Amino acid sequence: MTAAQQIIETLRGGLVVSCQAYPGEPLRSPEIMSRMAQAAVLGGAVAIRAQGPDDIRLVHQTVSVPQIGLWKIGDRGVFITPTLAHALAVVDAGAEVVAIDGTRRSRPDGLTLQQTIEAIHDRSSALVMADAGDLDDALASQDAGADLVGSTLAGYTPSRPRTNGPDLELIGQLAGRLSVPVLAEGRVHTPQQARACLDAGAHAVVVGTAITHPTAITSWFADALTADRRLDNRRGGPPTGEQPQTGPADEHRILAQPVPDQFEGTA
Ligand SMILES: CC(=O)N[C@H](C=O)[C@@H](O)[C@H](O)[C@H](O)COP(=O)(O)O
Repeated sequence: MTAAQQIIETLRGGLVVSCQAYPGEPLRSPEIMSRMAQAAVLGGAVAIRAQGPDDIRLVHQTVSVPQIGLWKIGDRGVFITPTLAHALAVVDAGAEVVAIDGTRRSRPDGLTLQQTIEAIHDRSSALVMADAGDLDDALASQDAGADLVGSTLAGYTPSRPRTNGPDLELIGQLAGRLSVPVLAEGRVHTPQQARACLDAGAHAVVVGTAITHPTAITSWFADALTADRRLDNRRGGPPTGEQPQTGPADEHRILAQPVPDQFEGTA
């Protein structure tokens, strides 16, 4: 078995945990993200997804499972590992798989997706995961030579609605139409949803926010309590006079999405 096949086998049917903190957030530190990765591996993660060369380097030194690395530049347009230079830096930092934007949009360095993937393959042994926004992105990514395709950008480009939970319809389509392994990623918020992704045909499931983003998770609970207090007010309970706070949690909710439908079975 080649090293690439071995990585794909390691991922099969497993949970990949994405350990990312966003600019300005309290947990934004390579040391913290690498410990988060360690904790995830102890819990059964078969691989880690991490962002930025500094985090990737430390995660690589800390855990022995394969790592899917990316480098986010901003949060608009093509922002996931947008250029070949970013992709090569991710590989240099130690990622066995590099996740890149796999949409059909033009890339800031003027290279096509195919040129980018070919150059990564020519210059390294890393696998390429294409983060797609819809079926046509995914098919184009496979044609361009991607080794893995993710549903990562579904709901973050104009072509698909942002579902509350994973985009199972798309995941099913990808699994039915692609010959490369499909990673379900994006808004997988409960174990049941993760299971549903595998049932829809995903090769593996990537979970970020619901495991590694305490600010978002806290806001899900806090919002639920606030809703109760509003109900109490209507029933004549104690007035709170408070509005939900704004701040990084709200900012992140752009990515984190609403409260999961249900938490049962998560203990
Ligand atoms: C759209 C985008 O920028 N996605 C990023 C990709 O790396 C991360 O912000 C997500 O946390 C990751 O995809 C996992 O998804 P979720 O956090 O929903 O489980």
